Amino acid sequence: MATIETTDLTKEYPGGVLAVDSLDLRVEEGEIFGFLGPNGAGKSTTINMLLGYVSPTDGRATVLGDDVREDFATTRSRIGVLPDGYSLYDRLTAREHLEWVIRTKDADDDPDAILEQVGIADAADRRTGGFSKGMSQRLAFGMALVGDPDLLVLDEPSSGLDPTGKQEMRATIREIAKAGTTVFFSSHILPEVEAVCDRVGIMSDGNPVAVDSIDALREGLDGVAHIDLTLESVPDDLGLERLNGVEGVSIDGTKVSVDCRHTAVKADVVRHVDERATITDLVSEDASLEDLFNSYTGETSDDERQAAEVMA
Ligand SMILES: Nc1ncnc2c1ncn2[C@@H]1O[C@H](COP(=O)(O)OP(=O)(O)OP(=O)(O)O)[C@@H](O)[C@H]1O
Repeated sequence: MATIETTDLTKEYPGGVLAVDSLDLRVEEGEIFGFLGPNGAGKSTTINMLLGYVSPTDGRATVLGDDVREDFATTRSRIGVLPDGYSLYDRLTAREHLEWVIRTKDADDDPDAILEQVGIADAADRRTGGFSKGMSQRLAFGMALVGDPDLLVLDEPSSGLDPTGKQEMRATIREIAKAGTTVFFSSHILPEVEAVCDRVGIMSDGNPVAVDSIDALREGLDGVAHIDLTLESVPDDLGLERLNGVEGVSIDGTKVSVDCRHTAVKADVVRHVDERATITDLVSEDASLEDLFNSYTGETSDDERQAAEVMA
């Protein structure tokens, strides 16, 4: 059984804003699923529908086997949520926050074990009013873990975390997913998504424009692989332009840069050049999740934006 399944899921807000338009999505048990899209793409609306907070205007969504339009309270108690922009109670300590969630969820977790798991055990008895952003985020993550949820919904989970905190959170997420919890991970920090997610769904203007593993999305896009070769000397007729799947070749001194239609073409390029010249160095680059995101949503990367500003 899929943990999340939506069919034609649609939300139109009063005033005619079509926030989510016929979303079909299936997220399997134990999967770490990245949910991406530019501002206003419909991610929060989708998440709120999956949590039963916003009612769909059309279509259907089931979470953990239950319809989100039915009585959803029991199902919701099996979901751990780390919302974007949550707030803590300044006067309560970290342990008191966890005790409160444990009581609310009727769970039997040990608050100290959770504090240990999220790396703030030494701040257990401190009021959260003095917490740094990263400490607050760790605590909010810990609160989402209470009750060993079957589904974990994380909205910008690494916000405010230092590199160690990010790595620790990633490791915890992988561990939890391995034990069977499904993780629905929404973030604008694409390298984080790339590092942890099995598959991603990309939304644009309320529409799902791509749903697949990152590798499969790479394979599906044209012109996404790049390889730089340094040669002892470049032969007059290298002939790379004639190779199937090569989209562009530029030569600068002894460096040959090749744009390929897809990843597999890079091996052909290396074989072709190796038969005609001596390769002294090689740098291979696949499209990052950011490149894929930009292709699917029509967004411009920071680098491209800067280049355009310089040209203007
Ligand atoms: N309560 C609401 N009433 C009317 N329109 C809304 C409401 N909430 C969201 N919208 C609109 O629905 C669209 C999708 O918004 P949503 O918040 O779901 O996007 P998002 O992908 O989560 O964006 P962000 O990345 O900026 O958080 C936007 O056009 C937004 O203005």
